[in-house]
Amino acid sequence: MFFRAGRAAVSSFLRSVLQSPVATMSTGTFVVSQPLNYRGGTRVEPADASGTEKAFEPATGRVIATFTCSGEKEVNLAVQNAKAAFKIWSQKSGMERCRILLEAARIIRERKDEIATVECINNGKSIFEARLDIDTSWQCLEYFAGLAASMAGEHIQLPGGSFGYTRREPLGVCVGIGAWNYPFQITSWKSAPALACGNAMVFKPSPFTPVSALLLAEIYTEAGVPPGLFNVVQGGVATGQFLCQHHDVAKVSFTGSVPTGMKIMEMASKGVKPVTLELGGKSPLIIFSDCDMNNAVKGALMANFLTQGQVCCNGTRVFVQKEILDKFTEEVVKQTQRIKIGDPLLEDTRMGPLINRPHLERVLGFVKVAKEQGAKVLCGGDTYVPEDPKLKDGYYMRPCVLTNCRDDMTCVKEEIFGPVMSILPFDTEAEVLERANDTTFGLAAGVFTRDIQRAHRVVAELQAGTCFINNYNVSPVELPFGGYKKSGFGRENGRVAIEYYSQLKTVCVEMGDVESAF
Ligand SMILES: NC(=O)C1=CN([C@@H]2O[C@H](COP(=O)(O)OP(=O)(O)OC[C@H]3O[C@@H](n4cnc5c(N)ncnc54)[C@H](O)[C@@H]3O)[C@@H](O)[C@H]2O)C=CC1
Ligand SMILES: NCCCC(=O)O
Repeated sequence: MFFRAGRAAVSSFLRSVLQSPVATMSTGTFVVSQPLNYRGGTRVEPADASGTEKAFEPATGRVIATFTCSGEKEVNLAVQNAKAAFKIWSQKSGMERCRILLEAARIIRERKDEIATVECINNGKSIFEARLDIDTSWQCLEYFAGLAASMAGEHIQLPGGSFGYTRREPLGVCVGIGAWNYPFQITSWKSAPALACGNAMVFKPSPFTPVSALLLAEIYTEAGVPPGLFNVVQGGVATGQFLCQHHDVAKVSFTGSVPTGMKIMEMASKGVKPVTLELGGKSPLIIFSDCDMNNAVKGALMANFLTQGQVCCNGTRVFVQKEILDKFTEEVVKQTQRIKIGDPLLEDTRMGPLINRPHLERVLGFVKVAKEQGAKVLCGGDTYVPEDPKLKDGYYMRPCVLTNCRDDMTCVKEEIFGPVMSILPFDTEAEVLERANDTTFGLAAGVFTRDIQRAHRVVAELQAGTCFINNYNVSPVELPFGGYKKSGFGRENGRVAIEYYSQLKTVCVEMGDVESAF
């Protein structure tokens, strides 16, 4: 899974925005001056505005782009473009759509380093991780390309030679609204199944990470989708609202926080539009005393510190059985302290900066409250200033391990969305299950044990949409991903995602005469 791509080809988009070739690019050099909206197969300035936003390079605190948020007119133009392209795309056979999506996947693979570099600069995650995100993106396109060709209805025999059949049909213009933590991956995970099913899409990235969705838009065009099939509108709340309320939008797929998810559901309900909601979490990771200690420690780090802890499915409530608490804690702290923090573009960095200053302060605030409520900081939880002077205004913090935690503490109840792990001791399986499920969230959960019966018994009881046994935070695109409870509904990835981007038509065929009741 962890492999390094060769030197990437540089797209026309990057050629125009980069001051140096991507292969030699360093932190502190990237500036975007091109329009960041994409409509009708090309980059455009929005037709009207709903304010402006600045995007930052979290590693340095530099502004990399100032852009116009799309107003109602621009949103309408994007939707109308999508509607026109839908007419062409939805008439293509599954095999034709498959071929184009496979070509897009190939281009992503070819440009992996270039895309990962942009993602790393705009989001702050390490280049090592960004490359993995790009892998799960092209894999998603490949996966749904395969399904496009095999999508089918069924034939049902009825009495007297009559019969019925079902057709799996696209929905129309789908809207994707994304969060900032996996910008390119989220764009791919929403658009690939949507396009595979024959839909068009208008995508709105988070205003914090506006750049990489444009790369995907360009790639789709280069691969051969009709102009207007995949459009990008930039903006924040207002732009998102225009999209959700638009009468020509058939579906909204949203990734973000619970409060925003609730608002989106409310807006969509006015038009009786289906929604997919991928929301927040506060997931439990349960470490039993019979675990493989090495793997459990690695799993706990994977569950807490990828992307600076800004991962919705993170297992931040780490329940450890008392017999191994001291040994586990000692090893987790040792390995956490070894995580290399710094310039995300350097090959050996494993933790970059958080997304922005307010978010960094919010996360540090959670650590402060945890201390006030009686938690003990075993490592980290404070700001970090890398030696390189160009990084002095970046948003870095040291990854934090908290102990002496109780279930009623704020750090254990609320989603922190930063590199903060809370360790909670437990005695029995029944006790830990009750505590693990005592949350309004239900996105993910994990269990480490060598006892195979216990592993399956425990995951069967966990109230979470995605459960990991003896691993954490791996994202194979063949597996459905999504939440229980307030973590949302609908699924991304896996075969089932098709059902969230299509509708079933039943056709009833009479082969005899009408037997009328009148
Ligand atoms: N379940 C999942 O797959 C994931 C969930 N998340 C969750 O997302 C949150 C962090 O992401 P943020 O970007 O801060 O979330 P957010 O909810 O503030 O924003 C997400 C997106 O919604 C847009 N938006 C905000 N208000 C809107 C409105 N009223 N109408 C329409 N669009 C609106 C934003 O501009 C952004 O594009 C965390 O809670 C995290 O757990 C993040 C990634 C994945
Ligand atoms: N690859 C992890 C997906 C979870 C998230 O978007 O936060």
